[in-house]
Amino acid sequence: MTSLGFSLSQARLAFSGQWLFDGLTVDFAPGSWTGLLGRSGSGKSSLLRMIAGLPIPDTHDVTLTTSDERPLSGRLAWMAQQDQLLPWRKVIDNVLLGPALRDRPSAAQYQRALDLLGDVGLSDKTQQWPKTLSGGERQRVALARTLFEDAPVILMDEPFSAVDAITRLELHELAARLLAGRTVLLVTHDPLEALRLSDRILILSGQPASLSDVDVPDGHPPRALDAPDVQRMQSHLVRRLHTPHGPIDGSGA
Ligand SMILES: Nc1ncnc2c1ncn2[C@@H]1O[C@H](COP(=O)(O)OP(=O)(O)OP(=O)(O)O)[C@@H](O)[C@H]1O
Repeated sequence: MTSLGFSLSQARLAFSGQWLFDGLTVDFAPGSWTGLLGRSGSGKSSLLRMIAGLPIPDTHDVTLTTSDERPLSGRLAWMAQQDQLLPWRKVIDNVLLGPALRDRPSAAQYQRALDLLGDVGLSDKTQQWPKTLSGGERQRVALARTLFEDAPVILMDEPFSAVDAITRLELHELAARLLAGRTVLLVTHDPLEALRLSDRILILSGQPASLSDVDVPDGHPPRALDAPDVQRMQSHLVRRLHTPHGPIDGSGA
């Protein structure tokens, strides 16, 4: 799969005449992970919806361009906080949802879904109903379904926030490995998650909000939990989120 970069320019959004942001411009490098943080209500999910072309019931506008100059539409996948598994479809049939909506899945697609469920460690659960799985297992199914779509761009809206801390760390490792090479925009409230997984971290803050870069630790994601840089920058990032216009040098001082 060829990596795809994309840019958004002049993104603006208002609800009831109040500008959440106006004039956001940012590039997402091909194959990179960008962590997007910001206080609750700053507009992160709305920005993701705009990139995905999902309906927004008020004033909004964005210009999207891609590194191959073809439309982004149809080449992105979405992973949300809720796994959005259909309870009346077995695990394997949830992974096959995309092709099933388009046509009857082929034998090759069925095999691919099985392989992906193997990749996420669920070979023994393919014929189970979603309600029989744990939250972490359900998110693994959602990850397999996302992978099935084979999209070069993945939008993630707090995908790991509903699971316990240890399961979340495991899902980080899994997602980083299986989504390598894709361009990922990850909305998260968890500074540690952003620091472990991101090549770049952006904070959305202010009114109207703007985007600012913060430093990321050295080394390739997924970074070790106990890497000194990760720990040091975590406290800095929490402070930075708390005082959005504070220093952004990442020194952690
Ligand atoms: N459909 C809507 N109608 C009216 N206001 C909306 C709508 N969707 C979002 N908003 C408002 O826009 C603001 C930004 O919402 P959004 O969900 O994008 O923020 P967020 O940064 O993702 O928040 P959180 O971190 O809590 O998920 C909020 O104040 C929200 O109430």
